[in-house]
Amino acid sequence: MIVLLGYMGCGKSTIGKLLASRTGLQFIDFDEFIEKKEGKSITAIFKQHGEVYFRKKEHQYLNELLNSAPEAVISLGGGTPCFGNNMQLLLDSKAKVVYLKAKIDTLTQRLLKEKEQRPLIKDIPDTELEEFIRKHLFERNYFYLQAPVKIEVDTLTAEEVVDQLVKLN
Ligand SMILES: Nc1ncnc2c1ncn2[C@@H]1O[C@H](COP(=O)(O)OP(=O)(O)OP(=O)(O)O)[C@@H](O)[C@H]1O
Ligand SMILES: O=C(O)C1=C[C@@H](O)[C@@H](O)[C@H](O)C1
Ligand SMILES: [Mg+2]
Repeated sequence: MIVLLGYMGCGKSTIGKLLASRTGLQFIDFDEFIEKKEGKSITAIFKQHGEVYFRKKEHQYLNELLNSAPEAVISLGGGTPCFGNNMQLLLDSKAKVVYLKAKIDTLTQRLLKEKEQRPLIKDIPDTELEEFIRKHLFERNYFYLQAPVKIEVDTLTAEEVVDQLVKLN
């Protein structure tokens, strides 16, 4: 099992999908896994039940997924490692855990174009997004940096990131 983690927009979904098709492993996007289980979009879960409910479900489904231990590439949600004991669960599992590390500038450029489907940033004015990401990433890096493997993605194409991931084995 390979688990990709990192901030919103670092490329977890894009790279996870590519890596899965390159290796023949099943691809599981954890946000989509939660959406299927809950029968609604992440946006709808946040709107109807709030973030605390989402985090509880996210924790529950992470346990479920790790216990079923599929031979798969798993792209986590941006916040998954940062709540409860999720990061410890990941580190204690047999999964190869990889942080896709992107700079604030890279994340801001990408997320300015894709705020809508991301409930945590969709209401932040464009002019304030960079500052928000700076603070948020500072808090979250405490968790992300515990990943035993880190790949700096800023100057790499998605295919080049996959090249590095394939070499990990
Ligand atoms: N290495 C890369 N080079 C250029 N663009 C990239 C790269 N990786 C991803 N992207 C682009 O960045 C955007 C965000 O990528 P993606 O949706 O895969 O991020 P994510 O980490 O899954 O985000 P979230 O946590 O919000 O689900 C997409 O438009 C994607 O095409
Ligand atoms: O960074 C986050 O906390 C999130 C990222 C997305 O992948 C989703 O899991 C959700 O929008 C929360
Ligand atoms: Mg994603």
